[in-house]
Amino acid sequence: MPLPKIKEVRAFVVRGGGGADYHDQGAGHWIDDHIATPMAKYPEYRQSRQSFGINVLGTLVVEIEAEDGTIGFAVTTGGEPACYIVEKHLARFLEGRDPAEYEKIWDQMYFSTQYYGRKGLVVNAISGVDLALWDLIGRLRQEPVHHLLGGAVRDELQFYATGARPDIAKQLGFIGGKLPLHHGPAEGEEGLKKNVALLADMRARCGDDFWLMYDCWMALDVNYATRLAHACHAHGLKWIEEAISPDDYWGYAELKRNVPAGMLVTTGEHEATRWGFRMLLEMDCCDIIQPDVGWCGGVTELLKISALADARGKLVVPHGSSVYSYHFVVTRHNSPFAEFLMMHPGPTEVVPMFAPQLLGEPVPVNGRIRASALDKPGFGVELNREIPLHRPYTH
Ligand SMILES: C[C@H](O)[C@H](O)[C@@H](O)[C@@H](O)C(=O)O
Ligand SMILES: [Mg+2]
Repeated sequence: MPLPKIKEVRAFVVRGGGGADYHDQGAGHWIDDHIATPMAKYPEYRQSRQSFGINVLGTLVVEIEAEDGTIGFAVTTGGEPACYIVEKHLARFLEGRDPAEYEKIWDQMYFSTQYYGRKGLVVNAISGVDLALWDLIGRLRQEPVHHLLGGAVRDELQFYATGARPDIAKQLGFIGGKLPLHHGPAEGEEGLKKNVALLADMRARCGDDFWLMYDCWMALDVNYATRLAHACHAHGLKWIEEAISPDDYWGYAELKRNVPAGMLVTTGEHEATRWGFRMLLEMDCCDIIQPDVGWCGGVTELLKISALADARGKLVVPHGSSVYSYHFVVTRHNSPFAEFLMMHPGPTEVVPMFAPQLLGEPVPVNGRIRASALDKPGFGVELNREIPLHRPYTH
């Protein structure tokens, strides 16, 4: 049965907390506390990622309203510049069309912007529209997105936690903890020793069987990453994540050859589209790819990326993006666990990732979420309309 046609696409920016590092976070939050970055070679930008503008864009909310008044929506990053792209460029490919034409809509959004897009902000904006479209389709069909993607392949999602306190994550029932790396090459041997010492301390607190990983947020070079990997091997580092620039496919291939046997190399949260991930996969850059569904092209593109990875026997463990990744992960055999970003400032408690923007966001209990908790139409969450939503452009 044909679905009601799309009446209007709207894009809003939201300032303030909620979301992760690219959204605004208050002072004293672990996610902005001396984390190693490619900007850390400049001492003035070392202590805080907000100092060099990590949160400058802010949150993007896309709403797509159908002719019967049903509204699908999604929350990601991209802020005001993404609002411009959505309203002034992408909306034309949706309005008046059947929402079920998501393949054609994606293709037109991508190829019409290819001359100034392909990655980054533009694909981020496309992702927001695509997620809102899947939410709308689910609401119109009264089905959760995971049904539309083929249905759950397991009864529950199992999570590792990203945050500064893996020891607390263990007590909270997570299967592992991913620490932010604090010191990059500019902080020399002393910084390297501090990185290893923190891991050793967490290993002592967490015991031998708990997964511990390091997230390097693109901060290192191959040499430093190789030395870090070898020094951390004795403390059971399970994987080294996003160690170098996302453009350095050759460096990742070298790092993967260099790390100790058994240690995994992971990356991809800043990669986009099937073409970007094809490079990572064909050049044998990593063991696990970590697309962010709000940045890589949305669910429509993630399905293609995942199929490429599956054919090569690689896992897809999306960057933490709450319900937007959960509905995908639960449907894929090659996504056996998921990331939960600990957005509590400590982080000593499990709190929803997108509070206050989303209402009804499921969170892990004892490190798990039942698949049945996702059984609501669309992505199963509501937009909190009490927060200030600013629509900077119309069309
Ligand atoms: C902890 C990392 O620096 C990032 O803040 C985080 O968003 C990301 O890289 C992750 O993998 O969760
Ligand atoms: Mg990461």
